Amino acid sequence: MPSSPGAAALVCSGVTVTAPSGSGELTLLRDLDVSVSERRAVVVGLNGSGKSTFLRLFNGLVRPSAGTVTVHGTDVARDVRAARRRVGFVFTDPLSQLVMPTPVEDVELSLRGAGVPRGRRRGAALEVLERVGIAHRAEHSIYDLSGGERQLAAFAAVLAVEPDVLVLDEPTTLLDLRNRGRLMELLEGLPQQLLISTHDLGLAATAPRVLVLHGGELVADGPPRQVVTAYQGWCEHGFPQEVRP
Ligand SMILES: Nc1ncnc2c1ncn2[C@@H]1O[C@H](COP(=O)(O)OP(=O)(O)OP(=O)(O)O)[C@@H](O)[C@H]1O
Repeated sequence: MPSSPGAAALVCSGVTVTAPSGSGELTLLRDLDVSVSERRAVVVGLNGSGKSTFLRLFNGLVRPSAGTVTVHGTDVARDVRAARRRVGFVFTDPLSQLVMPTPVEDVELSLRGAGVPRGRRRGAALEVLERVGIAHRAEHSIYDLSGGERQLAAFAAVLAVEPDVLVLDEPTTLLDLRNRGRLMELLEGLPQQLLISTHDLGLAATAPRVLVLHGGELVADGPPRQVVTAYQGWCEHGFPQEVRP
């Protein structure tokens, strides 16, 4: 499908997300208006600030109660399958994503879903596992892998199908310094648009744009030099914004 002008963006317009809570409802995201066209953007925020909820809007795992979400021109609510073909989503917890007994089989399953012929799947799967640095664990049980190895395997399974956009929820959480460095280098070289949530401010500093969520609201948005420094101060001394309950 040809892209419309300016369509290479992840856009939330007037997005509010609520969830039932007891007899009332909880607001998880409030009045978000944001358009991300940068090749790399990072979302930071305290635990429970709404980062995962925000990321999940872009593959339709979270539905807004108000507003619209579009991915490169595709309205996620109208055509969630098309949105999911464009957006590869890597979860924080790899076990919620890996479904096959071994990494190579999991990547092969992704390739099958993308229509890659059977005879080409194993070679392509091993190649992508090599790229993320866990080819040596390709045929081991997922349950024998370390947390970091599982995180890389889950990433490989998403990367293998070459989506236009990669949404990564806390991708360095389980990684040692060597694998963190390797992953950051790999991310740097990818042609895809990347939207990443993280508590890793070193990773945040590598993106041209950083968004800060607090209490489900966007409270800062800009280049990392300004935003990361402000965020660190707020974490220490308190956020300036009075967030509504
Ligand atoms: N379906 C739901 N029902 C009720 N509350 C929810 C639901 N999903 C998320 N929440 C709450 O919304 C808030 C935001 O959750 P979210 O997972 O987006 O935070 P986060 O910024 O990703 O946090 P963390 O850094 O801890 O991963 C949390 O308080 C969470 O408990």
